[in-house]
Amino acid sequence: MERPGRLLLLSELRVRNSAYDVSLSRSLLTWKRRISSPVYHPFRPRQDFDLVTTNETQVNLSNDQLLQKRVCHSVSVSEIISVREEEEENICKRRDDGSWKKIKEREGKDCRQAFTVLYVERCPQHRWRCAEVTFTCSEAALCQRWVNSIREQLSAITSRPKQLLVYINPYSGKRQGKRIYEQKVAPLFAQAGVSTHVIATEHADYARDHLRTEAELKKFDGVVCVGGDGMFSEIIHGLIWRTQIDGGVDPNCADEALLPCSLRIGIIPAGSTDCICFATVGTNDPVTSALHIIVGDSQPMDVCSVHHNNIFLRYSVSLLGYGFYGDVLTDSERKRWMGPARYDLSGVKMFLTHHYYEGAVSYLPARGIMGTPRDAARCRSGCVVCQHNGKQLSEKAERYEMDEASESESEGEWRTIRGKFLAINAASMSCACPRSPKGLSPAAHLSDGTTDLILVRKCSRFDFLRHLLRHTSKDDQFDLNFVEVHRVRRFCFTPRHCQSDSDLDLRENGKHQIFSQICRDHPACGCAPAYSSWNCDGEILTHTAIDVRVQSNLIRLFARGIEEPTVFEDLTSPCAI
Ligand SMILES: CCCCCCCCCCCCC/C=C/[C@@H](O)[C@H](CO)NC(=O)CCCCCCCCCCCCCCC
Ligand SMILES: Nc1ncnc2c1ncn2[C@@H]1O[C@H](COP(=O)(O)OP(=O)(O)OP(=O)(O)O)[C@@H](O)[C@H]1O
Ligand SMILES: [Ca+2]
Repeated sequence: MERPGRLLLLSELRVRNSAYDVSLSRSLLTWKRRISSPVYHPFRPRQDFDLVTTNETQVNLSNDQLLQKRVCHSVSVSEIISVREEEEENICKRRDDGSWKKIKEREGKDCRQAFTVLYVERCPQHRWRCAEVTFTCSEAALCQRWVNSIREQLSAITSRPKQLLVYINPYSGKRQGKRIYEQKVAPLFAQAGVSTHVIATEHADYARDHLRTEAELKKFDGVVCVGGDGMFSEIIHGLIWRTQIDGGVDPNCADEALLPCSLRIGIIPAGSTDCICFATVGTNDPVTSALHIIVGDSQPMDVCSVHHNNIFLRYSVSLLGYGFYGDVLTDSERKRWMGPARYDLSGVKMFLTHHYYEGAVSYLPARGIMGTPRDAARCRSGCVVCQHNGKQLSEKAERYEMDEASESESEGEWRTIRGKFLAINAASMSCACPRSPKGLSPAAHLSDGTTDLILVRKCSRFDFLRHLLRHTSKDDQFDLNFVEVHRVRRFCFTPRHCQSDSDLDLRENGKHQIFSQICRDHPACGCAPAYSSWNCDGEILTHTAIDVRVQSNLIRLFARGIEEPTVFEDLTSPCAI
């Protein structure tokens, strides 16, 4: 529990008709019921004893402890959304039967001034809600002092966005993006005093191109993406590109260190997978995401840059998948009209098709870092692994700048694995999503400067199903003899052509693409396609031979990583005893 620090205000105020000692420090707003108030009836069952509205933890407490816990609440100032003065007619009075009625007319000296504080309340499964509490003051001047003091504290928080650029993809997921934004998110932004400029995209790549060339980014404190992972991908492509051009860096050059984007990105989930939102917030809930944006959270994230023959192709933050996930995506694109269910149907189809692909994967292991892909520990809010590795990477970059002659990759040696693979996946973060709540690589980190390279070798359908099923249970999906996983900084993939070893680039020349397509369309010919496609955050790449590098902390989200349950217990409103 945060220490309250020096008190700025301390008053006796009323919440409903009970007296509370209310205090405000730079970090906490606390309201503690005066014990003399009629709050406790020893003969009433515990669950009926519910005069306070905030969360409570299920711990064994004595009646006295329970009483104290339930009468004292505190909210971190950083999680106050806003404060508003109440009109007189909104002030309530308790009826004899215990219910509440609004006081309509002025009732002489009973009439008081009130203000309402809106704040973040934690709910199960990492969801956040906007809760409110109304304080009634004995005089108008006192009410004004409280409102001004809270507003002063809020305006001192410089990390909160004031002006946001919002892109809505009306066709994401179940096509609910606009409705979700207007009904659930816009009212919260208005309450928090956040101004917005909202753009509904007119076609694919609209948001990317707008960010690249037109958007007046100086006017904004952040960009909000209402949509799925594909829409988020558009946003980062526009933003990263624009940042490099504005900063005089060539975004195409594979060896150039890219400049981090200064604007943070908020994700309002409205897509089909929404794994970037799920893996950074812990839930796909528009209200929770909106609240993380309002309080000005910041979560740095790794981005992989993908090149082919030194030509830039795309960025990836979640999954780069060849074989199974590439085929699922290719097949599902033809079924877009089905919405999110397209992935399940294509998943079953590709599972039954059971194609494997030959090729060589070379990788540069991540050395001298904390963490491995087989760790039991997970990347969580304030992750020490990300902090440690991030610090080490920036120190290394400084050393490299001072000594240009040193080899950038001198610390690692390339390793190569050749074989037949059902899937080659690179997960730069866990890729947790509702389909797989622990994700493709449960111990991957959001900002450690690495990606987890998962190789699933050719195996029986039964074994592959065992591997897939483990994504949905507690069992370790890597603990199988046909699966290996490596934490890497960089990797390359070269497909092996089914007929000729020297013919590695035929697909890019177009010739093999035709044969491959024929075989795909006529499975009866018995010739399995030689090439799959790369699924890059839900977009299909045009090349199969790729070179991938992790760019550490290139972007920042309005998120804080998934919170541990202990944070939920300790920091929610009831005060620690
Ligand atoms: C038997 C159940 C097994 C369930 C196994 C579930 C594993 C799911 C792992 C999901 C990983 C998602 C990674 C995120 C990728 C995103 O950047 C991208 C863009 O949004 N989404 C997809 O590519 C969308 C990818 C969607 C993949 C869906 C795969 C469904 C597999 C179903 C296999 C069924 C076998 C049934 C046998 C009878
Ligand atoms: N106005 C538009 N019309 C058609 N397509 C669009 C439009 N705006 C964006 N797109 C494209 O729609 C694609 C899918 O969008 P999005 O990722 O938001 O939803 P999804 O595919 O349902 O979800 P997920 O990526 O989470 O699986 C993206 O590739 C994006 O470029
Ligand atoms: Ca990572």
